[in-house]
Amino acid sequence: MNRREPLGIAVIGAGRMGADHVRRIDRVVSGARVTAVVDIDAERARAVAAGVDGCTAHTDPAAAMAAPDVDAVLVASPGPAHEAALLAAFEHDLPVLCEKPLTPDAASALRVMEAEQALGHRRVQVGFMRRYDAEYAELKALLETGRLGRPLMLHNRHRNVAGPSFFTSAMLISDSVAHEVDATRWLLGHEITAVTVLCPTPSSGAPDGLRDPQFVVLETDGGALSDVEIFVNCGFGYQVRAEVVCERGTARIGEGHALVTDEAGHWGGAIAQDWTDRFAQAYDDEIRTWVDATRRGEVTGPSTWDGYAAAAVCEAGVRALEEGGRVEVDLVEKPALYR
Ligand SMILES: NC(=O)c1ccc[n+]([C@@H]2O[C@H](COP(=O)([O-])OP(=O)(O)OC[C@H]3O[C@@H](n4cnc5c(N)ncnc54)[C@H](O)[C@@H]3O)[C@@H](O)[C@H]2O)c1
Ligand SMILES: O[C@H]1[C@H](O)[C@@H](O)[C@H](O)[C@@H](O)[C@H]1O
Repeated sequence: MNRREPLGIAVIGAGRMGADHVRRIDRVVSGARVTAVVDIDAERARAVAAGVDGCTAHTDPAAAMAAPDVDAVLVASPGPAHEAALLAAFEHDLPVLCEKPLTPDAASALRVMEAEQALGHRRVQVGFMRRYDAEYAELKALLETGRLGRPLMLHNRHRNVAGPSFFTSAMLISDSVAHEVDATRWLLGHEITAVTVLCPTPSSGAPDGLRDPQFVVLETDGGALSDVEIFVNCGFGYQVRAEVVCERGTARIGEGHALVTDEAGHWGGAIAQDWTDRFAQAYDDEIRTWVDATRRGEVTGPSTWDGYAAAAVCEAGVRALEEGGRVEVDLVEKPALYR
């Protein structure tokens, strides 16, 4: 593409993430502008588009993508709507930043991957923003030096203050643990081969019937184990922590001790309350990197293969949750486009 003009972006889904990405493209990132905002809720699309000069509001993603001032698409609608948006973007051969999950299940992710292969080139970056977080990047760089030896275990903690009212027990895995699935694959460079899920008696802070928290164990083809505590109604804060145990040492991130005070007989600091706080810089860097790469005509970052692998692992995780026991992950052979 290699362009001087700002990249024209259509943002699909003007909810919490979509509106935040519109603000980011408009005010934080250079080299791009939001030319269209799409939401099935016309009023929401209008309200978000109204905040950006020259931006139009739409309810139909396909119509918005056909506009001549749209060069790229950012998908921030709910997961079940991603497949249709991605296939519409492919029809116009547009580059896409697709929020996680790529799609909610392996079969739909596979359809997207096949459609991208039919184009003959990569078009999609999946919104696994932890790869752009400074702490995660430092941890990965350390592991790559080999200083600590071979990674044996990765312990992850993922806590949200309160899950949305529509959250199901399966969504703790497909919507939330999806991040640790990607982080495990990316940090260790392994594929995940099997999933086991154990649940304690649910927290009294969780809505009736929701299995929250859950303990998820991921086995990898490199012989490592990665465990995830997912607790979406912990009530006290947003915490994402990881500790890698290697043969000669350990490394951990997400302690969140940026500012610690000693005061009136106590010491303490603040706990982030949600992802927009904890990962603010990561989202900025993710979108900036995507815009820069797209302007150069390149596609970088988490690929459709990564989105598909995460969907397949999460699907196995949901089966393990619902049926019990250890469920193996069944991945197709990695297509040449993603090697
Ligand atoms: N990377 C992260 O940390 C992170 C954080 C939160 C959400 N997300 C992801 O971002 C996406 C959006 O989440 P959210 O929290 O903003 O949800 P949200 O419910 O706040 O917003 C979704 C919006 O999409 C609209 N919508 C629904 N179906 C649509 C369709 N077919 N076409 C166009 N618009 C449609 C809804 O009306 C709503 O305005 C999800 O995929 C979610 O998993 C990622
Ligand atoms: O959609 C959100 C988002 O992906 C957050 O990063 C995660 O912490 C939440 O658990 C999930 O529900």
